[in-house]
Amino acid sequence: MSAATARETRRFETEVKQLLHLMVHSLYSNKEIFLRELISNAADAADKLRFNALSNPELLAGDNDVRVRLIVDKEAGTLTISDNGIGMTRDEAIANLGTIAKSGTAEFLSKLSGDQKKDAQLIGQFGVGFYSGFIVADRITVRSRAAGTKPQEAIQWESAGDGEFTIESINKEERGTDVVLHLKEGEKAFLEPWRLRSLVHKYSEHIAIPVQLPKEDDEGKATDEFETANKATALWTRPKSEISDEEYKEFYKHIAHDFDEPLTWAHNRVEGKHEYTSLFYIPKRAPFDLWNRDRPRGVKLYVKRVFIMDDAEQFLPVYLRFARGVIDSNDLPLNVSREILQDSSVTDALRKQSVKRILGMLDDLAKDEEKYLGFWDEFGQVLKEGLGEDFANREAIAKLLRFASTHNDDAKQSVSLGAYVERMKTNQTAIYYLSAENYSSAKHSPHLEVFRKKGIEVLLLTDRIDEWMLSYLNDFDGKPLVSVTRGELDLGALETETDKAIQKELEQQSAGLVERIKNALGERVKEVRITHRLTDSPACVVGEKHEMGAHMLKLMKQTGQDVPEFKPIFEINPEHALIKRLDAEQDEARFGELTDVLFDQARLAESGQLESAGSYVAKMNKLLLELLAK
Ligand SMILES: Nc1ncnc2c1ncn2[C@@H]1O[C@H](COP(=O)(O)OP(=O)(O)OP(=O)(O)O)[C@@H](O)[C@H]1O
Repeated sequence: MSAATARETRRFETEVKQLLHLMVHSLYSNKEIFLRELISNAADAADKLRFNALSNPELLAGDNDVRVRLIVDKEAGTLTISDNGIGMTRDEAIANLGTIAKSGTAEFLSKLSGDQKKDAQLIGQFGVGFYSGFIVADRITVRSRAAGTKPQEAIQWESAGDGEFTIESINKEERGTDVVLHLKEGEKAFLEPWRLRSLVHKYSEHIAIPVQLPKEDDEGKATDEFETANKATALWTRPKSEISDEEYKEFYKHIAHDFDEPLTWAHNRVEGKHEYTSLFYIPKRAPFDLWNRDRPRGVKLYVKRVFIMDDAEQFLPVYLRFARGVIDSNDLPLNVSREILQDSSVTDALRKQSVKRILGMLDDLAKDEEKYLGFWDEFGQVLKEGLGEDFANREAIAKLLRFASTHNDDAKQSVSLGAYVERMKTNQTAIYYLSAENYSSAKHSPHLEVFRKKGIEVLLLTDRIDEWMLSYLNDFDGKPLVSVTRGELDLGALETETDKAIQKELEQQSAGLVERIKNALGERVKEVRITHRLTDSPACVVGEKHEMGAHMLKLMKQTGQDVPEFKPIFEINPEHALIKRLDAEQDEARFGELTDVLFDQARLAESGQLESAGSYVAKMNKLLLELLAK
């Protein structure tokens, strides 16, 4: 026996073992989805064959009608999902059915809790697939012959899902793949044709390939003939008015291999300069590898109903990588490749319209606040990337943003810029925001004091991407976005003449104190001045108007970048008891120490860290001791 025909036993990759275990245990209450998954794989294999046959018609070898068949053997207790699609070679079977190609899988699996309910949700983020067969089968045999190879080059893969699989060469007359499920004792109901028929209706009605079951004779016995059990018209080719929500949802699960329903979808047929149909979906939950910017993404591309490729990323920008769906173009050539797509004016036009369509769909979704906030929690941070990536749609994206805000006084990001603008005070001209490391430091920032006093809303920005995003978002609806921690606070017309007069007077009265503090802090500050923003705190630090905030600098430092030294402006509140006490201090050494402590505290409140926490603690302790000694 040659090496190629020998039966070989191999171990699964550790990740496969874990995934298998998880799948079997957590999806048990939804076990019938295995059929959708295996039929989806068979349909994909048929699509791939049809596509490859465009350039190499010999692959079809006269057998042009691709289909999937469900074959039951009650005696053997097997259900076979048989396709005449592209098939797999030995190497492909080993790679596809023995390893998981998604990067980050190990990390994802390590997050699982062991709680089956929770994990069943998480598996939806991963995508269900071939291994779901093991939910109902205690052994799976895959027989496959790749299109264009000889019958004796076929292979048989077999596993009991326990950590090992065997692979050997066999003879297979027909091209394509048979997945034979040896059903577990309790799962024999899947051998009933009526049950299979109803599952095909439920799950696979509108995939583009016929799913066939044996015809039954008058006595209900299976014959050798097959009949098609589903409609087998690609869903997107049917008129919208005839498609039910249920059908849209099932189709999504089929294309996305998702276990959850989609959040929303948009189906459009476009005629005119470009003729195409698009059907886009927004998933309910983010996939586990959403942050891997290299993960496969994009839509399934069809040209005149013929499948061309999965993950056609040319039609969607990276920041819309969460959208799934189908584009079926009448304008592109059938032999279109990724390279041609790259430079095609049709791609450009379709991409532009697709982006508009998806942003429009999100805008519609936003009318249902609860649903939209669900979307925002999962994908909001990705959408923010769009402000930098897609200048043309900046406004549409800005409308979709949601923030935490002093108006709601909770950490939930639920306030839109539109809602903020509507609530703006009569004389308010700017949209105020504060960016900080987390919600708690934002909420307690002394910079908010004057805004609270005057009842002016401030947006609280705490996502890592926010500072970057703000460099692309200068205004909204004609109102500038203004940081409350940078530059001289100018509340414009929100301040009354009396406010201004009081400020002026305070400035004059405190000139001496400001000078003393400046001397005490020396090079550590850029400037010392009287504050306009504090009511309850003694002091705070601020940055220059166009300078990066302390928070941004900290983030840059964490990523190992060279950052300019941040020399803050120190603002004091002369009406605060501590500042009054400081002003009265005659002993210059002690004045210096007190100033240091106030300055360090202000920095702490700003960025949560100090250059020398040790020296701050030592000074604090000294003060405490003095206090206690009195
Ligand atoms: N019937 C089939 N014919 C040909 N190849 C198949 C068939 N079933 C599975 N495969 C191959 O095995 C691979 C793994 O299948 P599996 O269902 O586990 O994952 P997937 O479909 O790639 O991903 P996911 O289900 O997570 O979206 C497929 O990508 C495909 O290459």
